[in-house]
Amino acid sequence: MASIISAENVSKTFQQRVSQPGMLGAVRGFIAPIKRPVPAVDDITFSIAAGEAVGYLGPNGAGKSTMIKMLTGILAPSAGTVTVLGRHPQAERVANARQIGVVFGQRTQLWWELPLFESFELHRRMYRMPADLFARNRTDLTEMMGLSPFLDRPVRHLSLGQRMRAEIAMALMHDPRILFLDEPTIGLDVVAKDVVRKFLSRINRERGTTIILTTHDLQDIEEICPRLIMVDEGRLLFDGAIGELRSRFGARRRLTLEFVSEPGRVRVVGAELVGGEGRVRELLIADDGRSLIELLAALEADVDLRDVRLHEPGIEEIIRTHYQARAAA
Ligand SMILES: Nc1ncnc2c1ncn2[C@@H]1O[C@H](COP(=O)(O)OP(=O)(O)OP(=O)(O)O)[C@@H](O)[C@H]1O
Repeated sequence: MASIISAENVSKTFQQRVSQPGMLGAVRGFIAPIKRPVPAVDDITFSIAAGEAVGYLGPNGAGKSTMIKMLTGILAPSAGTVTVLGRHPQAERVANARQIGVVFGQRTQLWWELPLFESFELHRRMYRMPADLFARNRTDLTEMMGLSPFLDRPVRHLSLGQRMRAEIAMALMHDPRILFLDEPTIGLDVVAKDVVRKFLSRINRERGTTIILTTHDLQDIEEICPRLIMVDEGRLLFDGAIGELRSRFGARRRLTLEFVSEPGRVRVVGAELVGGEGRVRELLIADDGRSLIELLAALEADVDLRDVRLHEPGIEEIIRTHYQARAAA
């Protein structure tokens, strides 16, 4: 499929001021500031096809927002090339803005003091939307997001969850082909997160809107995005299907066997015994696709089983293990 977003060897380096100690240091820093380069994005390459939903994930400071800002035209790369729908987003910022929708979880694009419907109306004017398209989208999006009861309320009176639904509805009002979301579920409660996730999946499925979202919340990715791009310290760590993560990062399934009595020697072909005491034994299983029944068929023990549990590591656990291993290295 043709790519509609591409980043080719993209880097972004910021010059950050180094604070100098003491009163004299503060004065010196004011007159002749010392700066150090911070590589926020470091030589990243990927491409995204129309209709994909991609999660962009990484710890604090990994460079997620910086990448979204380059894709939406707010920042220019220091090196490399960003292309969105065949354009350079910063050089052609207005044309780019017409084709994309942007939601920043931590910053509102709605008019704080005005009733919600006025923000929608201002958006229509800004994007010079035809009246029929606006009427249709306003009705559809208001209904899909359950916004009817709040249309007359000033935005500052909306709850965070209501506001986020309104932000997303407004970002989609002009029928963008791509929706960028920077932490769309940050601060939301479980119910509000669920509404936002279901809505984004639906928009991606039914309208074919391409979605790129940054998040810390792995459940966002598990529920919305079949593809995951993982970054850390500005660099690309992983780009692929969520299912590939497990084999890529060597995360293994854990089999817990409970026997009717102390089992003595226990062996499962292709599994490593890693612990357990008394009647319980813990084994790590290679990522070889064997089912629980196949694993039990490979069990060698003199004592009968009482209970069995097979634990599949979720992506959160896989990634945490990876970051812990990296921090310890
Ligand atoms: N305008 C700026 N000036 C200087 N440094 C910046 C600027 N914006 C970001 N940085 C630095 O670039 C790095 C990446 O920041 P960025 O906001 O892209 O990370 P992030 O992955 O979005 O983090 P978070 O999850 O905390 O929002 C950080 O070290 C940050 O301090």
